Amino acid sequence: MDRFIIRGGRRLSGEIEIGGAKNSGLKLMVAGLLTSERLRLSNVPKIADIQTMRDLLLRLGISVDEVDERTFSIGGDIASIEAPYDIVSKMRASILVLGPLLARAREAKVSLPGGCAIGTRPVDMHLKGLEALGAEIRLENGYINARAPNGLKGDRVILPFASVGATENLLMASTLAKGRTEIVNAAREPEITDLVNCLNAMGANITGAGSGTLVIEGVEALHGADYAVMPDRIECGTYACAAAITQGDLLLIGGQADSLGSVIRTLNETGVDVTEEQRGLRVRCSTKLRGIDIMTEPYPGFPTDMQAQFMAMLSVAEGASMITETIFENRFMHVPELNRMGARINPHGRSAIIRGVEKLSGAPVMATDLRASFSLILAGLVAEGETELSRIYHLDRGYEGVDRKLAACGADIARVHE
Ligand SMILES: CC(=O)N[C@H]1[C@@H](OP(=O)(O)OP(=O)(O)OC[C@H]2O[C@@H](n3ccc(=O)[nH]c3=O)[C@H](O)[C@@H]2O)O[C@H](CO)[C@@H](O)[C@@H]1O
Ligand SMILES: C=C(OP(=O)(O)O)C(=O)O
Repeated sequence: MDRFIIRGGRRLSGEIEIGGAKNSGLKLMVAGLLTSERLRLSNVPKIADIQTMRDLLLRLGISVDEVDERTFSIGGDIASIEAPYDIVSKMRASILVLGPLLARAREAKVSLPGGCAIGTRPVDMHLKGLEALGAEIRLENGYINARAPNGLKGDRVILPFASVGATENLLMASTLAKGRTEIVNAAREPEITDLVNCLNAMGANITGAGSGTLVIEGVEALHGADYAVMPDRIECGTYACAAAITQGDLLLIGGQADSLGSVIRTLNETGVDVTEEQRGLRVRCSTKLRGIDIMTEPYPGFPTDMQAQFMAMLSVAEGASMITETIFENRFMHVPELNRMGARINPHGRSAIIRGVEKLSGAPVMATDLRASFSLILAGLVAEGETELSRIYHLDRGYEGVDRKLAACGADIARVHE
């Protein structure tokens, strides 16, 4: 298993290229299941999750041809309706093939994803929503067996919580349903707008993206399209934290302020300067960070996927901070690891009090999930001495070239292969 060795204490300065969004690219690939024509996706990030999604589509009989390093041409006829346990257990986003398989093949067998390090993550809203569209669903031997022999029918679905995944599954399924579907309390994340734009480019008829109510008029068939994956707002926010914690100055090429409103406001509150330039976002910090309170919320609130990175930053800020996590019930796995590096963080239920310390010290630490891993890198970048981060396969799921990007801006970080 690969590890990172980080020697802290270097100020970062330079430029970092922001890639295509993991949480959009994965869903856009799945949208390729909805047509027999080719969906050509560009700006696809080179990360392990995208490779896993490619493996899953291949198992379903769909071809995913590499046009160039970051462009896939996806298409073909569905040859299997089964998303097997060995792939779904690797990556939860695999559940998103359920809706499209039902819509196009009228049948699906998808392994139940189960929980993960950050929470139990049930899929009840996905299933209830698809049942409302006429699917018959049975849970057997760890699998979701779903059928819609006469096709799906549009209806009004009210989500009890604005779940990103449930919104996406229902959205894709309803593009080919008979009649009109309304998804009320739909998630408003920018990645959903990206999916809507791609589906509309494929011939779907969807309105209301970003508003909380999506209206889908079902069509007979979708066709091929060319579409570019949006830039990764979480990768961009993560490197903004790297600039902030090292008192650095980074230009994040391709970063967009409009999808990062709450993150930028929060950075400003801690004393970090963020400005939009022609090529991206410049993030600069020249004062000691200030402690603040943060609560994670669905978009446009502060994203849970940035919570761990801000916790690392606030652990060296002046004064006390409080972070409240409202989206996942167990997303503080980084706390004991940060504390091993000298942070003073006290979690209690859904909240954690962070008392800023003067300095952190390098230590061997372990990555537990994708964003938690990066919070430990951030801590390592400012810690005195050496930090050895193990289990970085979590990080490889969603960040491309972390060591290359950070080292090019002055960080002392190396990947050790074993
Ligand atoms: C691949 C991807 O895009 N992942 C993102 C997606 O995950 P994901 O789509 O899994 O997140 P959801 O918005 O669905 O989940 C939010 C909360 O709702 C709960 N829930 C969800 C569905 C359901 O049927 N029942 C239920 O109880 C979950 O357990 C969780 O506590 O959105 C999350 C919230 O912004 C992000 O942190 C993830 O990075
Ligand atoms: C939680 C995340 O991803 P996933 O939903 O794929 O676990 C994430 O991107 O931070």
